[in-house]
Amino acid sequence: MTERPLLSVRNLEKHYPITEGVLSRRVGAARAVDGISFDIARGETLGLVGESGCGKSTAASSLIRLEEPTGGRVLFDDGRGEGLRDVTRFDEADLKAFRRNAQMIFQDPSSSLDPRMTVGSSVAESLMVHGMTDRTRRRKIVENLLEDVGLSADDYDRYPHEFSGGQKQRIGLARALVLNPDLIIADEPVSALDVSVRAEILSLVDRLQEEYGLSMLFISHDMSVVRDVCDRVAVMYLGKIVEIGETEEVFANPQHPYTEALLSAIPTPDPRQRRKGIELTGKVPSPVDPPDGCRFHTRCHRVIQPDEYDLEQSHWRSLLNFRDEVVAGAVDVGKVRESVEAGAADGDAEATPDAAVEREIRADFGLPERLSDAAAERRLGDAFDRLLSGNEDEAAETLAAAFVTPCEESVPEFVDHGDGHRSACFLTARDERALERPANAER
Ligand SMILES: Nc1ncnc2c1ncn2[C@@H]1O[C@H](COP(=O)(O)OP(=O)(O)OP(=O)(O)O)[C@@H](O)[C@H]1O
Repeated sequence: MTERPLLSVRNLEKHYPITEGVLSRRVGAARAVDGISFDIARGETLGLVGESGCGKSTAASSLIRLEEPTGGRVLFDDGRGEGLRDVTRFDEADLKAFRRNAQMIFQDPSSSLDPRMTVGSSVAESLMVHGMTDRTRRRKIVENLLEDVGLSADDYDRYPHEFSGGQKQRIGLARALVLNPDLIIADEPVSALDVSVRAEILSLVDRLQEEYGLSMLFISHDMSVVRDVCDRVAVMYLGKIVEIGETEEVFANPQHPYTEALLSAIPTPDPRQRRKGIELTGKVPSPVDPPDGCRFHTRCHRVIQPDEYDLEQSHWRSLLNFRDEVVAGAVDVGKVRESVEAGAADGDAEATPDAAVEREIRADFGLPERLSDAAAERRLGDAFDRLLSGNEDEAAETLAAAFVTPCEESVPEFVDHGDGHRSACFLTARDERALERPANAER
C-alpha cells in the first residue's frame, strides 16, 4: 500500500480485568485484543477474520472507542489536512467528529433500530444530532438514501417490524451512510441473515463501498464472505493477527497453518477445488491464560517437532495433546480402567489390564500402539508406566520434559512474503531462512 492510510492501528490492546471477591481484587486479565496492527487505505476493504471469541468485535469497539483501549494507537486521517491523528487522545469534540466519520454496522440490525420510530426518523436522527435542522431537507436526504440501499422512499414512514432481516440490514446501511462517513466498521453484517439474502446484502455493500468511496473494516468468522468483499484480509487468533495480505494472495497461498485450517473449512461445490478439511485437535486456549510462544501451538496441525524426533506429524500433535491433558490432570486412568474391565467382563478378556488401559488411552488420543521414533516411544512408554501405576505427577513431569515444541519456546516474528503479505509462524520463518543465500543477501 503506497498511499497514506485513512486508518492506521498500531499495537492496539484491550484487556478486560478479571476480578475476585467483594473488593473486586484484580486477579488477572482477559487479553481479548493483544497488540494488533493494520492499515486501511482510502476506498479499501480490510477483512478481519477468525473464530468466535478471537477478539474481532473487541478490536472494532476499541478502535472506534465505544470501549477505551488498554494500549496502542489508532491513527485516523479526518480530512482536515492535519494528516493522521491519534483517536485514543481525542477530546469529546474530536471524538464526536470522528464518530460521524467512522460508522458501525452490527450483526443484528434490529438492535440499533427503535421499534417505536419510523425507519425514516431512525435514519434521519443522526442528521439532526449533527445539526441539520431543516426537516424537509433531512427527509429528502433519507428518502434518496433509502432508495440507494434498495428500499423505497415510501418506506420512510414504516416501522421496523414491517421489514425482513435483509431489509433491516439495508436500513442499517442507510443509517451508517447518512452522515457521509469515510470509514465503515461492519461487524458480521450478514451472519444473522438467511443464506438466500446474504449475497444480495454483500453485493449491496460492495456497490455502496465503491459508490461512496468508503474504507471498510469488515469483520466475519466466515472466510467465504471475506473472499467476496475484501481487498485484503487479516486473520486473527486469540487476540493477535497471525497473517495479513491481499485476499487473493492469502487465499491462494496461505502461510499460517491457522489460515490454512480456516480455508479448508470453506465448503465448495467444485470437487477439483475442494481442500481436505483440516481438523484442529488439542486444547482451545483462553485469552485469560494464552499459551506461551505461538498462541496457536496448542491446536496447530503443523506444530514443529524438535530436531531429536522424527515422528509422523499427526502423532506428534497427538503426543502434545496427551502431554497437555496429563499435565492438566485431565486423564482419568481409573475411569478408563473401569471401562476396560467392564469390556473384559463381557468376555473381551485381556491378559494384562495395564496394557489394555494403555491401548485404550493411546486410541483416545490418536496415538499408535508404538511410535515410529524409538527415543520418543521409550519416553512415552516411561510416562505410561508412571501414569498407570498412579504417579500422575511424575508422568506429567516426564512428558513435559520429553516433548517440547519450539513453537512454545518463543514468539514468532512476522515474516514478509512480499506485497504486504505477512505471517507470524516459525515454519515460514524457517523456510525463508532456508531460502536465504549469501549471494542475494543484499536484495
Ligand atoms: N466485557 C468483557 N469482559 C471480559 N471478557 C470479555 C468481555 N468482552 C469480551 N470478552 C472476551 O474477549 C474475547 C474476545 O471477544 P470478542 O467478542 O471480541 O470476540 P469475537 O471474535 O468478536 O467473537 P464473536 O464473533 O463471538 O463475537 C472472548 O474471550 C470474550 O469472552
